[in-house]
Amino acid sequence: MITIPRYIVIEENGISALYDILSKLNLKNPLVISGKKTKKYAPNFDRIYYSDVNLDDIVSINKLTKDYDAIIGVGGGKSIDIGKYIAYHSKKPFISIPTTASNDGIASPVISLKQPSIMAESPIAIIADITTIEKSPKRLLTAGLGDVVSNITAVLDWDLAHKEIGEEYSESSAIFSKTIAKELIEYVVNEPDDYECNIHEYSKKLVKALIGSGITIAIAGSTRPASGSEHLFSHALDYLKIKYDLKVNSLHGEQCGVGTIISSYIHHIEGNLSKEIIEHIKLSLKKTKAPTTGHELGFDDDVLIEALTIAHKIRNRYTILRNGISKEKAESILKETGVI
Ligand SMILES: NC(=O)C1=CN([C@@H]2O[C@H](COP(=O)(O)OP(=O)(O)OC[C@H]3O[C@@H](n4cnc5c(N)ncnc54)[C@H](O)[C@@H]3O)[C@@H](O)[C@H]2O)C=CC1
Ligand SMILES: O=C(CO)COP(=O)(O)O
Ligand SMILES: [Zn+2]
Repeated sequence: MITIPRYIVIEENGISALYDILSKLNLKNPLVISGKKTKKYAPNFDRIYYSDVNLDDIVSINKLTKDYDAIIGVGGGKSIDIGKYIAYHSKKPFISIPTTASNDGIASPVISLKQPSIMAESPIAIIADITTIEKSPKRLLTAGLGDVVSNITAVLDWDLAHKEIGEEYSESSAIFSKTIAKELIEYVVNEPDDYECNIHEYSKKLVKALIGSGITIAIAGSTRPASGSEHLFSHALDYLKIKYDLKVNSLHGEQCGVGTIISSYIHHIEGNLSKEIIEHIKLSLKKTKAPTTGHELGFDDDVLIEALTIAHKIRNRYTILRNGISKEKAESILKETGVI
C-alpha cells in the first residue's frame, strides 16, 4: 500500500507547527534523534544522538523506544535516515524535521544507510523550517540539487529497464520525477543572479523538489524514479571510500550530481537525451558551485575509473551501464565529461 506524508509544512519558522501536528495525530511522547550540530534545532522532548545508536542491535532499539509513541528525526540526511530506521524497526510513526536540504531522504519511505536500500514507510509528517534550512551550510544546499538532477537519468534508466528487460514502470511517477528536476534546473540556469543572492527562494524550491522526489518514490514503491546509474556511481564511491579507507568527505548529493553528468552523457550518446539538457544539468551544478569534477569531490582518477567499472554490480538494478563497462571505456567517458 502507498503511504505518503499526511502533513507537509514548508514555511518560515515552520517548526512552530509541530505541536499542532502532534496533537492532530494524537502523539504525546516522541523520542527525538538528532546530530551534534543540529541538537539546537531539536524540539523539547527526550533526545538522543544518532551516532549513539547501534544499528545492528534491534533488541536495544526496541527497548530504547518502548515508552515513546513516535520518533522525530532532526538534522541532515544521517539523522533523518537513522530516525526513520529506528521508527521502522520499532513500528512507530516517523516525523521528519530536516535542518538542511541535502537529499530526498527527508520525505522518502526509504532508508539508504547501506545498499541495497530498505523500503520502509514515508514520514507521517514533514516539517521543513525554511528559516533554519536557508541558513544551513551552502554545501549541503548545493548537494541537494545533485540529488534532484539525478531524477533525469534515473527515469531514463528506468524506462530503459522497462524496454530492455520488461521491468515494471510507472509513467505517472516518472513524469512527476523528471518534471521536478527539469523545473529546478531551469530555475537555477535562468536565475540572473548568483543563487546565493536569492538563497531564500532557492531553498524553498529545493525543499519542494526533494519532497516531491520522495513522494514519487512512495508512489512507485521503489527508488527507481530518483535513483539510477548516477546513484550506482555514488554508491560505488562510498564502497571504495571504505575499501581503501579514503579520507574523502564528499556528500551523497555531490556524488550523485557528478554521477548525473556521467550518466546523462552516456544517455546522450545513445540518443536518449538532448545536448541542451546535459549542458543545463552541468550548468545548474556549476552555478550553485556544486562539484562537477572528481577532483572537486576529492577523489583520484583511478578511484573514479574503478567506481564507474564496478557501479553496475552495486545492486540488482538494470541501467544504461548494463552489464558493466571496461576500464578503458570508463576512462574515456570520464575524460569526455571533464570529470577527470
Ligand atoms: N533515505 C533516503 O532516501 C536517502 C537517505 N540518504 C541518507 O543521507 C545521508 C547523507 O546525508 P547528508 O545530509 O548529505 O550528510 P550527513 O547527514 O552525513 O551530514 C550532514 C552534516 O550537516 C550537518 N547539518 C545539517 N543541518 C545543519 C545545519 N542547519 N547547520 C549546520 N550543520 C548542519 C549535520 O549535522 C551533519 O554533520 C546518507 O548517508 C544516507 O544515510 C541519502 C539519500 C537518500
Ligand atoms: O538516494 C536515494 C534516492 O535519492 C535512495 O536511493 P537508493 O535506492 O539508491 O539508496
Ligand atoms: Zn539520492
